[in-house]
Amino acid sequence: MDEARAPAKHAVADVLIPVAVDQTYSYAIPSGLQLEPGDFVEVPLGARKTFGVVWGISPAAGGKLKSIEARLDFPPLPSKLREFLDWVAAWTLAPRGMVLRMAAHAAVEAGAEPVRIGLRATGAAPKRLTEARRRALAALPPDLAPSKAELARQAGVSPSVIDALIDDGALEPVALGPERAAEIPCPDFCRAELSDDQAKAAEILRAAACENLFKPILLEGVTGSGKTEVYFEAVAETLARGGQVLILMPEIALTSQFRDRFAKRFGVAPAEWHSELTPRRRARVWRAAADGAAQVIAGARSALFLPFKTLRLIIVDEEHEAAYKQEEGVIYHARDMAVVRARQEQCAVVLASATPSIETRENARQGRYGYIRLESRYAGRQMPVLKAIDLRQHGAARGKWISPPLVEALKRNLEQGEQSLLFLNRRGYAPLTLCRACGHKFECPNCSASLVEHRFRRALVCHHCGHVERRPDICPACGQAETLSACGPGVERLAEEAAELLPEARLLMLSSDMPGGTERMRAELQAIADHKFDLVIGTQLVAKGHNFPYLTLVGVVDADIGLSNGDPRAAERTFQLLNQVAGRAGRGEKPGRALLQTWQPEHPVLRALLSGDFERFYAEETATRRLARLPPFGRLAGVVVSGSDRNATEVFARALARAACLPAENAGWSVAPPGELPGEADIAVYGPAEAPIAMVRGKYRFRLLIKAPRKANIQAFLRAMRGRGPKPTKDLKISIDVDPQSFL
Ligand SMILES: Nc1ncnc2c1ncn2[C@@H]1O[C@H](COP(=O)(O)OP(=O)(O)OP(=O)(O)O)[C@@H](O)[C@H]1O
Ligand SMILES: [Zn+2]
Repeated sequence: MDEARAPAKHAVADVLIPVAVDQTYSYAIPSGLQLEPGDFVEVPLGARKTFGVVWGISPAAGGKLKSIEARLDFPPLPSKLREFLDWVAAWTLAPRGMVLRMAAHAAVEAGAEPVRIGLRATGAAPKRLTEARRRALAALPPDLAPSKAELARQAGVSPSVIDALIDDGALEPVALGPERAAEIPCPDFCRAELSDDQAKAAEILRAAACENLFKPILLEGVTGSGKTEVYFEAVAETLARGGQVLILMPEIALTSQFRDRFAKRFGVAPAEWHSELTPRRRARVWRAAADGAAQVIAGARSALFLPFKTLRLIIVDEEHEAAYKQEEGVIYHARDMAVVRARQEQCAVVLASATPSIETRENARQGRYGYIRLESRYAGRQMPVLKAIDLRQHGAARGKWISPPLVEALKRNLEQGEQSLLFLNRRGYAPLTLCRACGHKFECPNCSASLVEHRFRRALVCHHCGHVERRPDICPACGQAETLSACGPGVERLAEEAAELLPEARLLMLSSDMPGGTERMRAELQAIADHKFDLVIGTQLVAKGHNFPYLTLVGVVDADIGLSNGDPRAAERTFQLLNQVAGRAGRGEKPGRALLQTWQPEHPVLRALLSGDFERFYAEETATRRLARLPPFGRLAGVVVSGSDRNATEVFARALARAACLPAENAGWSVAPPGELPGEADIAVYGPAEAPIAMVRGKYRFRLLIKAPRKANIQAFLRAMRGRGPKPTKDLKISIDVDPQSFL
């Protein structure tokens, strides 16, 4: 610890509390209590008590302060983590208390670890030895102390037999430590034979992991090139040196394949961190990160805020994934923050992807990040062949979505005993339901969005707020029967069509909204890998990261779906997603191919995918961004004002925009006057405009878009705007999103 010991008497602790407030609160430290920055404490807050973390300690300044109630028995937050939390709050403009909450809540929420009691033999003989008692004593393992229930189960006796043995003095209870949160991985458990390219890449990563210096590296490798095997070598090196590793993954709850591969390489599964863990389990992993017992943690984005003792390596797998952006509460991008955390910890960070984001690519090109490429698939396997099906010439029949050439290909693949995947990134049966008689559309009462029909659940569902209603038999507007019509396809409808076309195929539809949750999906993904299905129909859930060795044909039902949504990253996203999906094909013995149904095969994204000329795509897309001064060549921030009264919300948003445009003295930035073309160094404020999804959960939404030059301090600008604009109320809220990924 580099911080000085706190003076014992009458000092003041500045405590950060996990609520939506930026400042610390000052509390008197009662005499006799030793505190240091990072310590967890219990403090009074209004009428209640809460936990907080000591952020600083200063000499007493007079005045009456409330006292700290107690020091809590949790490992203190390390100083580097506290600095990181401050940094994240400053960058995202989120209140520091909320950022602390992400880092500390798990430690506290589960309450104290229950004391576990085990039993061991005292050596004394029981007064009476019945057959059941003999069995119980014989079942007692020599070096473990099982619980009463465990022992009773193992011996096949009732718990009262065990009680009797305790009363007799033959067994005695002993207190056990908490359950282990993590197994110890072995760096040399089973090394993979690496190809030459892989070995070269692994060597660079290993070297970086040894340096104890901030070192970001982009590991770009085509789908199936074995990026995982390669970064495992850096993990092994870090383990051998006693460091901890964090592996971030976009869909950790679904990656049982990853867990198995890790176990094959290192002998045990990694500790996991995601939202589906129980609070108790989370608390244990949290503690194990803090005391170093968890050497490798594989987790979702929030694992970034764990209190690692000696973090030496961070891996961000599928670094381009939009799932790394948290869109609620503290709005942050876990990939970007991972790089920041690595800088704070002075360690290596590996960003792995087959289709890196433009931002990361550009950082690599400019030499800010190291850059490694794997150009081919492992073991000489071929990349899938991509072909377009031009829907202008080969459209599907009316009310159908699978074109004749795709039908043909699916049939042939089935005959050959091979597995196919139909990909459509749309959940449910149909995205729109309307009345053919009167034109009535079913819309969400809380959001400006159509209700999506989910035929399986017999419901109309809003994908924005979760509103559910029964699909009626008669039109609520005109009262006619049998006039309601499903428009457009979702995966459920596609599955129906596929089942008609290929009645003999073993068919699986996979979608995140089916009953059974994660457990079921894990099992189904495994069943696909084991070739228990001939045809899989799914959303992006099946498209990413999985290894399906029997899959040889991917049919993309609507390759154009993401191209026209007005998002500046639309082209990049579509390119990444389609490449990922196609990359599921041909990973086993047999070569694979992907057929992309499209209305615009000449679109640059499709051209790049079909020709395999990724360099050209990156070059063109990067040039477009540079010209438009979009990220990474400029900065963006989205500001959403929401409220339950449309007019009041708009008025508020206008006032906020005016405040943003006020000239500021010595601020270090200049704002383009409203309505005028921004100059080279100006920050521009666009809007307010009604958001594309104008209402969500009953709140009207207006958006401002702030566009700033790369060098501008956009945070300072946003802070000034917030400081000078109208103040939010209980109803009218401002949400700031620095570097937005979503423009809805
Ligand atoms: N050196 C190796 N030895 C044995 N198997 C390997 C090796 N390298 C890769 N593989 C196998 O090749 C397959 C693809 O590897 P991996 O999943 O790591 O690729 P990837 O680059 O992460 O692909 P994607 O980007 O599509 O997720 C896996 O089944 C993996 O086990
Ligand atoms: Zn809704």
